[in-house]
Amino acid sequence: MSKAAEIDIASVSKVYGATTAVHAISLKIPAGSYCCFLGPSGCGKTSTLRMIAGHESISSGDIRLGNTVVTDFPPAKRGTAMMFQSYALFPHLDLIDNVAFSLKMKGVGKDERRAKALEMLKLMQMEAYATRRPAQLSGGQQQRVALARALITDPEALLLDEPLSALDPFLKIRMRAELKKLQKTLGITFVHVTHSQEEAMALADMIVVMNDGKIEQAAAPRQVFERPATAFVARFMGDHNVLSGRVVSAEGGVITLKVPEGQTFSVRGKGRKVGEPVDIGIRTDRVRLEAPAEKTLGFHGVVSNIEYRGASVKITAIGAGSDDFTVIASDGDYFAKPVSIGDAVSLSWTLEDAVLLGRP
Ligand SMILES: Nc1ncnc2c1ncn2[C@@H]1O[C@H](COP(=O)(O)OP(=O)(O)OP(=O)(O)O)[C@@H](O)[C@H]1O
Repeated sequence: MSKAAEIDIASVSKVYGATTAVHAISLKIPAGSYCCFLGPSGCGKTSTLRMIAGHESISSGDIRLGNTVVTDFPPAKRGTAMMFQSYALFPHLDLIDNVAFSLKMKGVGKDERRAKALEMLKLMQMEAYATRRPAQLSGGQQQRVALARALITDPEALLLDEPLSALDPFLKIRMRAELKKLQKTLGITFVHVTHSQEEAMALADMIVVMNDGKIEQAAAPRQVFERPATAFVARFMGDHNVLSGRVVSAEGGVITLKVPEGQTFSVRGKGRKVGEPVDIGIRTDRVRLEAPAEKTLGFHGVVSNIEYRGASVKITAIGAGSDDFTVIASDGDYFAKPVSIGDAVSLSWTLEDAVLLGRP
């Protein structure tokens, strides 16, 4: 089992009556990669996954799996398999029959399909439970069975809809590691829908951030984290502050903007004209609670909240048009010079810690 297919989504839309859930998105998911669709509730990620699976019709555009256009194929003919959030196991069947189910539908003989099911249960380290029913399993074990059932058809791509959401936080982290290992072992393409930034960062080779039926950014986790493409991505990933204003100068590869409150800030970048609206992102973990020294940027604010997180402390401040400008300080730095709610503080950062954000 090592065939993997590229998934090519070409200008695909999904319209439900008056709602356009997905707006002409285009994306290539490389063969053998782990791709996570990430975004807030209702952004269109499940609709996209279901269109790849064939469980939802495609309103316009095409989907190709490997060399085959699968747009009009039924799910079983696509070379994909889907694992549902609820696992959708049959309560009255034992694990072998649950896992063997799709082979039965294909008319595979009993001995052959049971042998293959046992092989899949072994892959998921569940062979000892083969004769149990789903209700006699823990959540994590049910998930392994659901995976075995999806993989029995030898898919070129495995599609996972919020696969970890039913698990408690501890098990979630363990199963997450197992999913990653499984993907590496099988070498097939995994497409995983999640609303958890942490889950996507931990698992994905490519994160696709969606908002309002469109793709805001599709890139490696580090790129999404360090170079968010838009203000939405920067805010959604939660590791950047966003400041918005208008360009007051753009020369020598440095753009300076003025926020409505009057402060000016600079960022490296090109291609913006004076007077244009602009957003910049500033890494929360790079902001210092110190008076701006030479070559740093910043503003004066008032501390509005402090959250202790163990290894770090999250401080929020009001200023420069932001109600929640966030600073993540290491516990050492914070406790060397603690602040209190209501304190006036200086917030500063360097040019390298700011990123120019695009507008969709
Ligand atoms: N069968 C349907 N009929 C009508 N509208 C639908 C249908 N399915 C989804 N929608 C709408 O399409 C939009 C996108 O839904 P979708 O389920 O793809 O989003 P999502 O990002 O997966 O959200 P969630 O994380 O809540 O599952 C939403 O506005 C939703 O209400």
